[in-house]
Amino acid sequence: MLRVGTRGSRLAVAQTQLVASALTKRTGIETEIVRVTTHGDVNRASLATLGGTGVFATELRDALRAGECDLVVHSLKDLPTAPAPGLTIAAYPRRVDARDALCSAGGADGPGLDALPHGAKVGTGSPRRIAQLLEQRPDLEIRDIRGNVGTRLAFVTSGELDAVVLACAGLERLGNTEVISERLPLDRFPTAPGQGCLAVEAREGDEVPGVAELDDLAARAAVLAERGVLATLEAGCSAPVAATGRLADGTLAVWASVYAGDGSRRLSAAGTAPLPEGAPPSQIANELASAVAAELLDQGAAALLA
Ligand SMILES: NCc1[nH]cc(CCC(=O)O)c1CC(=O)O
Repeated sequence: MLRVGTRGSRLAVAQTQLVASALTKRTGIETEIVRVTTHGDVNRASLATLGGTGVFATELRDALRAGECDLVVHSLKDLPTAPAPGLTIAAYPRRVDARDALCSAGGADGPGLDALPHGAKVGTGSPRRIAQLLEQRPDLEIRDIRGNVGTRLAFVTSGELDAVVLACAGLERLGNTEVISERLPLDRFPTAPGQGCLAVEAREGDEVPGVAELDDLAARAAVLAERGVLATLEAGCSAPVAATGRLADGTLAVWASVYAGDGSRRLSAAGTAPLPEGAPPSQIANELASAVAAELLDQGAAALLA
């Protein structure tokens, strides 16, 4: 029996179930989902006072260290870049669509970003998404919304907002893609580092059966580069920083942007590095990330992030 820890939100449980059933399929070992109730889930209003964005991860990690479970599954996007002593990311499973989704009234038949009426009200609490939206559509009225996926979508169905922006990945894992009006293109809407990717974390030194086989090289290389940019910039996961990586044909590419909060300025840098077959990706990804981040800092990223 493998116990797989997760936050209690519907999305977190859904994505943990996907990992657990993949493990069972590979190994025949039964799995049990352990819901770790985090303070962040109990009291969202005080998220900032609880220590900000790392709060969910910290409590899951404590449960893993305490032996309450054998693995935990995180949304990589929400995981701080600082390493967790005694723990290791044992697998970055195959990534789903990393793009952001504009969800407007009418769902799949609803207007995309360019077709929203002048001054339309769009909900998101992400500084990156706010800056990206305003860069393309300075006329939009951005509303700060919080809460889980269902809560955010309800702002659109109730008519309170014209649209919300969510990650395609979460909607896919919830089986809810019919609410997507437009998948925002990665060239103008590079993603949060790690978006669309899960992280399966284990205690260092533990050999949990089947987990290593869940690791996907393309996902691992891309997210290490994306998160390397974030780490080098010393920016947190709520900073207006976007980084998108891709491994294709033996070449690892990453492109990244840092935004002024109101979308009036954007710094961008990109790079590629060959990733020879069989080479471990971490060093190459880190060097590529450092070079891209250095270019952003040369352009004045620190001032935008201050
Ligand atoms: N911050 C919340 C969060 N963390 C991960 C996802 C989506 C799933 C993913 O990126 O893997 C979401 C919701 C959203 O941004 O729509």
